[in-house]
Amino acid sequence: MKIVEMRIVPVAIADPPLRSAFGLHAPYALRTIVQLKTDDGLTGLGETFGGSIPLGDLEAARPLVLGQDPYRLTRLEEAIVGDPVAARNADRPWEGRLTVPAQTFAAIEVACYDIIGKATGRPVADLLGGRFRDQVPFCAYLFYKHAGIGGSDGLAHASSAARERDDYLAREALSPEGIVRQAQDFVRLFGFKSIKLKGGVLEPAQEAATIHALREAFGTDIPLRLDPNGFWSVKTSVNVGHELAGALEYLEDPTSGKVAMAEVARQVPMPLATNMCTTTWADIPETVARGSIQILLTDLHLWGGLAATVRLAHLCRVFGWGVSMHSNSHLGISLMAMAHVAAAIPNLTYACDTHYPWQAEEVIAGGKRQFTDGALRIDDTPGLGVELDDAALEQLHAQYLAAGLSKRDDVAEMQKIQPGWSPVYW
Ligand SMILES: O=C([O-])C(=O)C[C@H](O)[C@@H](O)C(=O)[O-]
Ligand SMILES: [Mg+2]
Repeated sequence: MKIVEMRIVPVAIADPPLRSAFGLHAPYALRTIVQLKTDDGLTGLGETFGGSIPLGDLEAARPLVLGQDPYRLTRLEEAIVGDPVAARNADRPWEGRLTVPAQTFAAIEVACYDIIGKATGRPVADLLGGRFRDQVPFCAYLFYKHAGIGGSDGLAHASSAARERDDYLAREALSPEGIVRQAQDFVRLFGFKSIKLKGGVLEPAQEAATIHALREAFGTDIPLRLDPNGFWSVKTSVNVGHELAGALEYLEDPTSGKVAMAEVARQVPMPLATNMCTTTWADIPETVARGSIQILLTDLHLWGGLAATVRLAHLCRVFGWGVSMHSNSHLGISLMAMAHVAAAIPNLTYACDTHYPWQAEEVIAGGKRQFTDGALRIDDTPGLGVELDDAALEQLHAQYLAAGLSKRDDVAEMQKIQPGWSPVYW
């Protein structure tokens, strides 16, 4: 079998005004859709980060992909990524052309697995060692947010579309009460059984108060996590860690870097998790040596694909780390890729993150996938189990062209509503 066509389509999806320590989400989140076609007439789908860098990298990888056998993924990975630890300085054919080789390969690898699944009649999870679970648990991913639903309605608090709805997607949530209400919607609508709060937005004491309010509202049945994206000092992290003793299943990236994380890890009562201080294979030896974390958030888009994520989860087991999963704003192709790999990881110790409920738009046929009891079911459908809705793809591509965004810039978005704003380190 040979790959004979590679289509790379940038899209923009409506994204509500969500806050993080980095600033404010733009009215549109950017993604890139990859479609590979084979000489057997099969099509495989992949999805990755959006904007000009992934687009340029995928374009640069095209000659390495066309004509290749989608089963021969090791060869393709060697061609695109090479040795992931040495690759940083290695003299490789793509040197200077690919900014993020592992991310580039990941999008292509997912599409190849989709093809292989369709060719063999097996779901992708069964190609990754086999389904360990049929139901993949996801968590409610809460954000402090402004009123508004994103897209062409942007931050228009009074837009008719935003006014018509009174749910988590439209409502403001900038207080403990607002977040509890948002959480109640998530739990009622999707059945999630654990909750993550994106922090680093309000004063740390207010974020701790929000966690206490969630604990009050949901009791101890629903585990909680807090993630200020590394924007707290060691001192603040330790103080908040003590304040929230017994209230969190883990504290995610309270502070920045392996050294500071290790200092915090030694002093707080809960385990620390990261998707920031350890993001490449080359980061692992130092993370282990310092004892910076107890839980790693995997991310197939970042770490080099589905098979790499299975390898990473195995490594977590070797080092005694728990396994969780990171997310960014995404569509249904990524959702299913995340679910398939999570289904094949026996030591998935925590429900996966997902931004999916925040994106009202979809690119897959049949519309948005539904969570049941907070989980996605992996059935016997071959491949990822999703097909493109061609009209939706065209519309989201037209939206990309109209939005005029080439990268995510949360600081610039924040400055539109608060001139002069810059990130705050607490
Ligand atoms: O766990 C995380 O750090 C994230 O999910 C990163 C994301 O970029 C999140 O902060 C966001 O969407 O603003
Ligand atoms: Mg995080």
